[in-house]
Amino acid sequence: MLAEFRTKRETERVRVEDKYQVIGFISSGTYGRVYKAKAKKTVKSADGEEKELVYAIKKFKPDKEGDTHTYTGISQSACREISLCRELQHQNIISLQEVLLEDNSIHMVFEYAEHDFLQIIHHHSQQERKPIPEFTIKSFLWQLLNGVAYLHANWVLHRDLKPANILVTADGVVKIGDLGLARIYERPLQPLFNGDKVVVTIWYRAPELLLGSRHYTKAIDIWAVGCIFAELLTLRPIFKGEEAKMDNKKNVPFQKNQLNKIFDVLGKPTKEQWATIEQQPEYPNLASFRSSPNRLREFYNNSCSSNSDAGFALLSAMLEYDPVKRITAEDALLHPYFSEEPKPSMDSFEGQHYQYPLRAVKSEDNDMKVPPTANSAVQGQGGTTHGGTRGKHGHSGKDEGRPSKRGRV
Ligand SMILES: Nc1ncnc2c1ncn2[C@@H]1O[C@H](COP(=O)(O)OP(=O)(O)OP(=O)(O)O)[C@@H](O)[C@H]1O
Repeated sequence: MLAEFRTKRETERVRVEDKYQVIGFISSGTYGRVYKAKAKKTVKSADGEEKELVYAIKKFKPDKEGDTHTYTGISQSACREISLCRELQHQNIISLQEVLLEDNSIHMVFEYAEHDFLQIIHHHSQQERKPIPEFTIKSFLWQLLNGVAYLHANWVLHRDLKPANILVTADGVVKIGDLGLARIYERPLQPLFNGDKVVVTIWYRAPELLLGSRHYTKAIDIWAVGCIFAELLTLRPIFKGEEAKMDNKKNVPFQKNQLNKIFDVLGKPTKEQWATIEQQPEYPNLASFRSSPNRLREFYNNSCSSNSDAGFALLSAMLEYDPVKRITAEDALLHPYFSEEPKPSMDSFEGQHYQYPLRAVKSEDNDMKVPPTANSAVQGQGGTTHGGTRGKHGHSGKDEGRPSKRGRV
């Protein structure tokens, strides 16, 4: 009876292949594999032309128990990402089209984004060897803040903002992606640390987290946005530290190297700058650091992308040591930098001639059912690449040498 019921339910359920044709494999992340796919049904555009709709399908890995894959239910990360993405609707947050369950795996179908900040930074540093135009940087930053302001207004913290997670459509619209680590928080601030690990990829991790703070606040996301702004300006991570790894006893290590990188640019923080610094759990460790001057202005002046004083003021406000004094996303959107020419736009590529490379897609790896092999997990190497409208050649999109949240302590 039950078997009959199941069979009927399963035949009624819409399968991924009924609606989508997989074009190829994009990337494997912490939680699964991402594929490019097109909808089997086309739509008619305003001028009556048939239009193909393209999506990114994230297939979550089944949970692993020992050496065998077993279905142990929906992972916490998938659950969080699904529930948040279903609720959140904003032009600067990647939109979730639908969720399908097939072969005991969750498939999240997202709108497709052709680029991301990391890929664009690589293109300018390696191919063009020219800074990103100020108009594009300003439009990227404004839209990123617009998305973050929306998340924060809805009591959601992203907790892993970094260039690879900030997607951009072929039309130049910024879409914050990867909400797998995002959390809803409540007021008054709850310590989200309990049973949870320290998050945020180390180069973008706020000083209060590095000094042992256990309270996640909106200010942590803003620090990361400040680091991303600096990276867009100079095409290099501003605080490129090395993460100290956890020892065998799982003691959380002190991140001396990362703090050193921050102090090299911003100077060692003082009590005048950060009133409650002495209350930070790792404060005693600061005694071993020498006092140093703030060199952010020099850093900014050398960036070549912008010579706007307002731009410098906004960067300083986002990289404020004291999280209480750090600018909010809402206030940052109203900052004079954005009312100065060039003004930001929702098409960050408007009027520019750059042809950014298209996201690399391995077309021979288009079977979602085949379990990943060591080879197929390598992203963007070899394989035919497919393109969209703006770019000219494929890009690996690889996060080479960059720390990931997997390395979090
Ligand atoms: N909507 C999308 N459009 C195009 N590509 C996407 C999209 N979403 C994700 N990708 C690609 O897939 C990669 C992995 O996606 P995502 O970051 O969501 O997964 P993850 O498992 O959390 O990975 P990671 O641990 O690297 O952050 C992204 O870096 C990007 O290259």
